[in-house]
Amino acid sequence: MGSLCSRERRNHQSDVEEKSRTAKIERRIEQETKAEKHIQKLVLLGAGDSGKSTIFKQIKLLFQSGFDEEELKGYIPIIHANVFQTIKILHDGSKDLSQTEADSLKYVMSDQNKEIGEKLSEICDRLEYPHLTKELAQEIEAFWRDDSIQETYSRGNELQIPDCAHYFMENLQRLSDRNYIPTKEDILIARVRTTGVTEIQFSPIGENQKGEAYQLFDVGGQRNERRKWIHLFDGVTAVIFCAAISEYDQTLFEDDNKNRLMETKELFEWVLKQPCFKKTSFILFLNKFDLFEKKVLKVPLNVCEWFKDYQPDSTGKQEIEHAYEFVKKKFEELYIQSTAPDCSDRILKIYRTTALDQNLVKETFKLASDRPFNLPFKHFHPLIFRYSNILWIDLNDREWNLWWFWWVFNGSTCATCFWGLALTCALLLWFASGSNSHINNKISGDHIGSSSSCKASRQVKHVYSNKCDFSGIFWKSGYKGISAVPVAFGKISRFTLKQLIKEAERLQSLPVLSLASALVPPLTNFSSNGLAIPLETASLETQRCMDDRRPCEVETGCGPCGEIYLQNLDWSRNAVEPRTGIQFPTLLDNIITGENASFTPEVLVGTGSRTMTIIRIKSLKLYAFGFYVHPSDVCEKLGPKYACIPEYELNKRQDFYQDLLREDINMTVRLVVSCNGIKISAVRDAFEKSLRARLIRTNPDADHHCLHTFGSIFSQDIPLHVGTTINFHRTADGKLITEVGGNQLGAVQSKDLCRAFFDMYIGDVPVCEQTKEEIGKNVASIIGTC
Ligand SMILES: Nc1nc2c(ncn2[C@@H]2O[C@H](COP(=O)(O)OP(=O)(O)OP(=O)(O)O)[C@@H](O)[C@H]2O)c(=O)[nH]1
Ligand SMILES: [Mg+2]
Repeated sequence: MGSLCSRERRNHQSDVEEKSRTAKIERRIEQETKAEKHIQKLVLLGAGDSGKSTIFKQIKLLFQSGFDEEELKGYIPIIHANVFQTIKILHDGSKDLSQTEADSLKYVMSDQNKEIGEKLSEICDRLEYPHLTKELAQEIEAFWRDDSIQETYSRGNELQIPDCAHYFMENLQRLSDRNYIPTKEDILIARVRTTGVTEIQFSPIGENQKGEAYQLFDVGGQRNERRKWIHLFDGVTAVIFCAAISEYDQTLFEDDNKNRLMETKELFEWVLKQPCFKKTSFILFLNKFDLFEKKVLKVPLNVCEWFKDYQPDSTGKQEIEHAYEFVKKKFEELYIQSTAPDCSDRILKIYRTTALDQNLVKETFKLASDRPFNLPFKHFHPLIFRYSNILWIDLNDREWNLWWFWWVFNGSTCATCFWGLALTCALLLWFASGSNSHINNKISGDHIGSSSSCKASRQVKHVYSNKCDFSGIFWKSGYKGISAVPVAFGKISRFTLKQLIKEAERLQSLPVLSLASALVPPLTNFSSNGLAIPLETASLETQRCMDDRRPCEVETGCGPCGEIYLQNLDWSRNAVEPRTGIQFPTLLDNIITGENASFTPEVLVGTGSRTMTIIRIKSLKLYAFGFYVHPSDVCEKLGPKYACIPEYELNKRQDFYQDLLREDINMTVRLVVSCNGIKISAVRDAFEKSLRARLIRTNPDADHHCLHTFGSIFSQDIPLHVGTTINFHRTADGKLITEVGGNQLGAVQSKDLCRAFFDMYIGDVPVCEQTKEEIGKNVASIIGTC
């Protein structure tokens, strides 16, 4: 009895201790969560060149200690490189225009400057740019002032001339000074393409700050950088999306056929539709307004497909405002269209920005962060909820913002009356607009029928459009539907085509390593910053260039892969890889001859392409690839485990891809070369490098001898012309067979090598993320039919 009592007492005591321990832990977790809540995560997103890093630098200058002398000096080679890059583009551009244009004479340099131009061009072609000396600066200045170069510069939108060009060309004497230290302005204007992710923490100096700290992430915006974004999307308080609105007449650096604003539109839409951003607020910076206001009076807005229904309204300042409002409205519409009913909690704030203008950025950040980014607008006033979007949209002008802050924070009766009146007007206009279906249809497009909160968004549009009609300022002539095909685009294509041909020739002389690593990502490293973002080739390349104090020349990436859906495939026809236009048979008849002769027809489950971007010119399509699997093997090896899992879930599971790699499934990767000049040794180098890293990762004990055998297969110097096919086939018994142009080069018996090889396409760091996903979807649908 006594022992029972003492046991109960002991139990009771340990219960108490346990409870107290649990309470302590819970308290600590609560405290830590509270502390964490104060750090709000902001991510800067947007296409390349949109100004993200400039904003990032501004934040560093404004809310951190800025740049120390070491960092300032670190910018000298970057700035000098910007000068040399500009010269090269101008030199080649003027040469080309002087040969192709009807008014070619105006692009012909004076004899004296022609000589200087040739000399400078040769310097720019060197692997290392020289230091910008006074003598060089003088020659560059003479070259820059040549009328033909000024004419070429005026065609900047076709030539990918960086925005910093004019500023640096006008400051050559200062930049070449022996004791030159870059100024704040120089650093803001300098252009370096971002690769990977950079992060800072800051606290803005707003009047209403309660110790909020922000963590700001800057990412690379060019296409091959975007697959790294996804790693940042968790727990984001607000997305700051930069759109360079001055770029409406420019084509993408990565793709000569794509208008920059169209790319931005698609990118913004994609970001808005990310499921993890359902409740995330958006701050949209309509950036490069300084360039926009100059350009819009010379180049009509409707050269851009997205703005083709734009009609200029007046002249001067009024026209600038008219054009800006039009662009802003397009973004607002896109936001509304891309905001699903269950996203009604989030808000959009739009700012007109010039990222180079420090005061403006400071004010913008103060305004944007004075109200916590993540607090939905509806929490401030119940009446506003239903109309939050319209009020918000109309509040984007800076005076309106001030009004709004004044009202929110002071809660003055007068302000409430003001908003009451505004709301009443809005309501009246909205009801009035309900009967005007003609206008509604024009403005709201296809969007008909929705759930309640979604309706609220659409109602917003009615109010908005009618407000505009009512005011008679904005939209009275905005929807006449002119189709303005930009004349400039034809010229761009012709020009770039020539450049590409030249570049392809030049490619022969590019360092083999650059080309080799462009062929497949080598997977030599993972980032160490804890973000687990793979550093792909481009990053490594850039990093190396930066270390060499030389700006990047070569960047690689995978193209937007075409989507092949098994159900839609016509088996009697070929499938086309959209970026390169290369065709792939939907069925591959692998006839293995010899001792273990077999016939293993495989089906196409994914395609993609690999490109290489060269700084001065455009993207060079290296090869397209098709991925094939043997369907019966898939059913046999994966069916039992995965048949009961829905198809849409399957392709998101990493173990599914790992099993696909591990199991003895016949599969093939077919590469089709799409540019001349690739050497077989480059292919070998690329694969060897990537395979070595992958072998180590997948099985550290793997016998590396197989790599040597694999490399020796490529000993003959086989020409690789456009259209040459290279097949890598894995047999179920673990053999990797290589064929070039239909001839078998050799086979290596190694399951590890096979696995490492296909890891390049469906492993953790694939050649192309979208293709991997497409392969996953199609293999899942094969399993669905087993
Ligand atoms: N005139 C002008 N130039 C700007 C503005 N914002 C950025 N720039 C310039 O545009 C160029 C590109 O800006 P970045 O900030 O590097 O662009 P990014 O979005 O970081 O580009 P990626 O790193 O490739 O994604 C730089 O030379 C900037 O100085 C602006 O508002 N006005
Ligand atoms: Mg950047």
